[in-house]
Amino acid sequence: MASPALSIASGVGVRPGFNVPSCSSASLRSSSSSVGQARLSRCVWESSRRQQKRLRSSSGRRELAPVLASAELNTVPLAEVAADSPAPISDKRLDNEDIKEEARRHGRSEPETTFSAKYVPFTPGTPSTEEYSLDEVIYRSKTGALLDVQHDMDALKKFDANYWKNLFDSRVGKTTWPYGSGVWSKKEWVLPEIDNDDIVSVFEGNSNLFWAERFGREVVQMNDLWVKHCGISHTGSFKDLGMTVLVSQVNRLRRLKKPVVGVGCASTGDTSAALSAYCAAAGIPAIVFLPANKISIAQLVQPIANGALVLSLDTDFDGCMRLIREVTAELPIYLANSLNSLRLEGQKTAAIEICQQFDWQVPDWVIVPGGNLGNIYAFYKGFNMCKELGLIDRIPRLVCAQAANANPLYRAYKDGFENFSPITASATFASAIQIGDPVSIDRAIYALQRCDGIVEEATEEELMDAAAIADQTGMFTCPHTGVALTALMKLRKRGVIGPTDRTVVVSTAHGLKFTQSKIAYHSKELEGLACTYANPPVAVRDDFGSVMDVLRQKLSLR
Ligand SMILES: Cc1ncc(COP(=O)(O)O)c(C=O)c1O
Ligand SMILES: N[C@@H](CCOP(=O)(O)O)C(=O)O
Repeated sequence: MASPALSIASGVGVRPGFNVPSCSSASLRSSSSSVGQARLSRCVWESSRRQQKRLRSSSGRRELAPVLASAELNTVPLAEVAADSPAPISDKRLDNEDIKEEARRHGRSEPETTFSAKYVPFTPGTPSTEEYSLDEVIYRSKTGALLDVQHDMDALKKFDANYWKNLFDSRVGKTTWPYGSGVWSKKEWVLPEIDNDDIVSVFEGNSNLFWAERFGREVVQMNDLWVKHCGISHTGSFKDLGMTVLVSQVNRLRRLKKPVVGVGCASTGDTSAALSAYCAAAGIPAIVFLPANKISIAQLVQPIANGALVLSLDTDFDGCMRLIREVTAELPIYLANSLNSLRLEGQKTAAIEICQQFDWQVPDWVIVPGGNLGNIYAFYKGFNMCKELGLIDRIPRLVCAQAANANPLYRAYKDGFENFSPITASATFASAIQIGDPVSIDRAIYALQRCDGIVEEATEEELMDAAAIADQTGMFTCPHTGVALTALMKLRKRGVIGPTDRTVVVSTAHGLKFTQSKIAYHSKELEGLACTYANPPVAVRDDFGSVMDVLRQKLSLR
């Protein structure tokens, strides 16, 4: 098999002249539909705040905004809202005013902050009194355990489930700073204490959750299959969700004059792209450690274009990770990998968003491709927070899908999670999850054990075929999504996932980041792979007869 490792110099996998768009003989019906993005009127948030205020003054307790049904909230005319309404304000942005200033003037961007969060050691079952402010630069506990961001759940519980649902729903589809972001629309659950002015956001999140009708019906015989497309995002992967949180906190630390000269990460291509973009947006130096020739060209060019300092290292991701940890222990460079639990606070909003998009109904299964294993824990955390705060009544079963060439979690799962041994991951077309020593192994095992989760694996042939099949139903999937789809196909075949189970496959990156391997697949250039679903372009002579011959043959016309 040709190595999936792609080198900018050699252009491996790129066939010159392969530039004719492929076409399918069948015309495909669009199979996507967006769901559940309720749009409430502009006055919802403002009126619910006023109602809270009234309630507080009458009962003395800051409790439980009288949550009206969305329809009722929708109909509260501004003129009829409380007598304590401020003087009318212009809805239009004033000359020389930016959207942060506009949000401040409207006075509705900042709920009164009674919420807080701190770092605690991630040591489930072993209580600890150790805790740290989020303004400290710290990644591990005294004993070397990972950290977790712990929210003041008692404060959040003072507001009932309907309050949170209505608040989150009211922010979807707006541009009010910073709530136009799918991450910051959940600010109270993410980084409640950060000043809105410190937030670095490109209004990430709110990614589409679409019904994979044809793949569901024809490939896995399911009628309720959905794809959460976290790869339709600013830098083309789910990493934007976590990076907006991390870089915002760095922005705050620098404003507080903490010694942070830049932000660094090791990466298989997506973390580096997100870090570079958010740092560039904020004017903060970014330093990225990349394993040479092991990421796609599209991923490599992203930090280069965003002006990051790119170090191409002659090692694999795990080697880059070891180095960045050593470097960030020596230099005032802030660590941006998911070892840093701030990242997971942003990533968990994808789980909250899924519940929201299903009008707070819980799917039965959520399938997530796993590498460094922060994301599987982030999904668990998001669902669990919704459950603890009463927005949902159960959490879905999670499936973590790994490439067979990089499957340390799968091996541990097969061993009943009794033992975990890091491995040296082999090359895989799912290059962003070519990780043998995942940082968040403890978090992942905890999450999977708590939700009766499953781990599956996909061979190179399986993941590339699954991606190709999905593409032929109208998607354009990355290989990691191919890994998740393979897990789905296997679990359906074994009858673990039922035909009517509501299932969400998380697509973690945009397929356009991985065109080299797709081109090689459709050219049947992958040694050792049958490339069963290849659809190469047909070279045809420039004359009417030749064109007609091909069409007759391919379309089975006489
Ligand atoms: C596209 C893509 N999918 C999946 C993953 C796996 O996420 P995690 O490392 O959080 O397990 C990564 C990164 O590792 C990725 O870049
Ligand atoms: N796929 C990741 C690997 C690093 O994961 P992280 O979530 O710990 O940053 C990447 O794109 O770099």
